[in-house]
Amino acid sequence: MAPLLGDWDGSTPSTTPNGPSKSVLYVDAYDSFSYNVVSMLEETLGVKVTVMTIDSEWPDGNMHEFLRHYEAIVLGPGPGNPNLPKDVGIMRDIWNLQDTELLPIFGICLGFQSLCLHHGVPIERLPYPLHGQVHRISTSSSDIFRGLSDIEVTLYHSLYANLDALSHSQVSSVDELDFLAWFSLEKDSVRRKRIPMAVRHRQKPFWGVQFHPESCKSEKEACKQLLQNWWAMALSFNKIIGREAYGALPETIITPHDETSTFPDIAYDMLRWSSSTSPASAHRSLQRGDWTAETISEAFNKPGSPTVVFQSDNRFSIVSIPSPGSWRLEYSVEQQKLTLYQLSGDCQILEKSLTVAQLWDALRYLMDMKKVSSGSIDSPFWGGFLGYFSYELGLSCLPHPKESAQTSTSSDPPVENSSSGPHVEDPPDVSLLWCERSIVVDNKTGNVVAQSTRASDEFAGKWLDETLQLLNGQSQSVKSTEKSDLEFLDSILRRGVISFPEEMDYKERIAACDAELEAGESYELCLTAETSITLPVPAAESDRAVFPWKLYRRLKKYNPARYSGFANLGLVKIVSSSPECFLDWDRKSTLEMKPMKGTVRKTPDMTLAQAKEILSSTKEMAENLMIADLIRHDLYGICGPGGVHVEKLLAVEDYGHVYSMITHVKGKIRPDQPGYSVRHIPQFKSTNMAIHGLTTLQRCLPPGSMTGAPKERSCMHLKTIEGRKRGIYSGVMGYLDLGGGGSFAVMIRMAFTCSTDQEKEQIWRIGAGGAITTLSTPEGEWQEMLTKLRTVGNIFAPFDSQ
Ligand SMILES: C=C(O[C@@H]1C=C(C(=O)O)C=C[C@H]1O)C(=O)O
Ligand SMILES: NC(=O)CC[C@H](N)C(=O)O
Repeated sequence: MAPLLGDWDGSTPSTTPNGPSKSVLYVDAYDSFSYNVVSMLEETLGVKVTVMTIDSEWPDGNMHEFLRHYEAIVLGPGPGNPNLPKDVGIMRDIWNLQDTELLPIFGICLGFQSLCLHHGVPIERLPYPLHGQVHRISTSSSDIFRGLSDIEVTLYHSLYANLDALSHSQVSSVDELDFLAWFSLEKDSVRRKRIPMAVRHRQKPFWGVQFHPESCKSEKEACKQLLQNWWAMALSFNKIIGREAYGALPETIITPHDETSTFPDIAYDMLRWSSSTSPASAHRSLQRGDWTAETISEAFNKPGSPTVVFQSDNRFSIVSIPSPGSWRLEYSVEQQKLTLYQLSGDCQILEKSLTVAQLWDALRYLMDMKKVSSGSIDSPFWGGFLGYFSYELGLSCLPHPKESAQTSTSSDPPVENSSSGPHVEDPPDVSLLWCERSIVVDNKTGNVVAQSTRASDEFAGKWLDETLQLLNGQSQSVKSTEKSDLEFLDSILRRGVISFPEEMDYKERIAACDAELEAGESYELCLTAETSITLPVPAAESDRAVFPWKLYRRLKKYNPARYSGFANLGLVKIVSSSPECFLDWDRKSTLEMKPMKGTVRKTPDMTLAQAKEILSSTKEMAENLMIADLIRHDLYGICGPGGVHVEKLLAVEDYGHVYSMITHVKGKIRPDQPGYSVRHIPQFKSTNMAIHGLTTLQRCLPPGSMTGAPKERSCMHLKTIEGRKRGIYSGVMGYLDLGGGGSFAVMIRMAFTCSTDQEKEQIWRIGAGGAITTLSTPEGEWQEMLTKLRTVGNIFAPFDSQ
């Protein structure tokens, strides 16, 4: 049969001086790489893309009419299996278009598999999954591969189009397909298997690729060429049949999730409670002398009082200082309740029912209304919030927050949801302290800035002068207290009862993760387990109050870390030695994310060079690459095409007790060019970076390095496999600066407690884990979890037992 398709006729420019003239529909299967594809399409082809999620309804129930708006469709990658209708959703409708309704289609990975399946090719499991692996594939050098022979691409699949499994009856429909690229998979030391990597339909304008052209490790220029080749053929098809698209609808994203929420009244109460916060931050500077952030906190914060100390990227330590205008907030996802606590005067408490979306709206409103426009140029924080967001808060921000984990197609039974440790109280999901006064130490220059947004603090002889005077004196930290601190801590720790994760149990959970990876449900799962330490509560009130702080000081000494922190917020105490940046943003336009993945324990014989060698294995590189691509997607969702840049990819660095692999991705906020996940948020037009920072948190939590990819599906499975709430572990801690900036660390290598039973015992919880990929070994992962656990767990061992 003569092909209907035209041949390459040179590329037709799609962008006019007035912007993109052509439009493409992208069908999003809730993958964590979707916005990488969309951005690549917009950047490479100069087209306008509409994103439609697989569970959407066709507008007006009329697919054909709707598709007339578009030049072509791209079917994206995603978790799951194309044999399951729910995993491909509306992709299935598209294959049933009548011949007169045809338009060009390009499937990527899941989209490719869906195309093959519809034409009779069984989609089955690979002998072993290929997630995050970079391989050379051979091509036909024709059609979409014109000018491209072998290319190196990233693979993210565990299923494949098995041409060998075709029955006789299927062969004729498969005849309509022409396979254009192959990967030779090693089955064992002698046998190899050819896996189809690209396809085109002989009569219809359908193409597909099994690999991920948008991955940052796929050959960039070759993949751009591939898309351009496809686009030229797609336009040529439309021209030949005289098909003219109407142009995209105004909606840029079509999804069943309605995010509209009414503005919460409590935002006005928050504003009222912040009335003493002025739009200027007055400040005084001095050189730190003997002072450290810790001794400053001891001098200004009474033991047990609401306090946060947070160090950002090894550079700035921010210490909250109480003021008559201090208040704090707590939010519970389960109860959908916000509680405000005034910390001085008549100590009012206000409670309000609030959805998670309303909470973000309230925070954005307050940060915008209380914007501070001047302050010390040497300080990244002028006033605002210090505190944390939990992992479960992050889960509640995902598109399907209520859905519980679905069982996979795998035959393995889900792991029993047993929690062997003691019963623990859930901490609030958000806890933030409103700070008008703070002291910031620049650990690099030694500069100390005392600052306040309370207008009266600047008057002669008032708080700023008093503070300067105090700081100009000697630091009160005296070395001789170290010994008594040690004895004090040990007297409590000696009576501690530790509950470790069970090795067998952890390894069973690893097997459960493997089953999901093999089923195509996830590409990587960050499995974690909890260790808890039950400690007696000191009898004296003063000892009770000071214990968490002294524990923090011990941790800070034992495991100094770039993003360490301490928080005492209501019942919650946090001691953190986090090495990992989740999100930092400045006051102008830059967002930065630095996911870590790949960890090697530091021992006397482990050098950085050796660690680099270990971490350059396919397993470790794949682990990090998957998260690097996920973070790019998260940031493209905010910053849009052209707005994201990978600064560092898979770099190995020294982090004290471990070597880690890190990737550094930067994004630029351009209010006139928002990314897909924020286009409908009206505040996105704002020039206030505090708004963009909050929106980025809302869209990008929980941290991808703690979930795996694709994020949402992986979280659902982890919920079943882990069978517990992670709480503050895997969440983020940091500050929201009224000047516009912000900095948040991933909550790892930390311990927290939320004990209501203050009189009897305190239960400290430490999470630890690691990314499970198809190349993981149960023993290796168990050891990796223990390595991470030790970085903080060791401070709970009495010193005399070490
Ligand atoms: C899960 C933890 O760490 C995460 C997992 C890492 C890994 O798999 O190598 C590295 C850093 C973190 O993103 C932990 O510390 O508990
Ligand atoms: N990246 C993808 O689209 C993966 C498709 C499918 N879930 C697989 O694992 O094979």
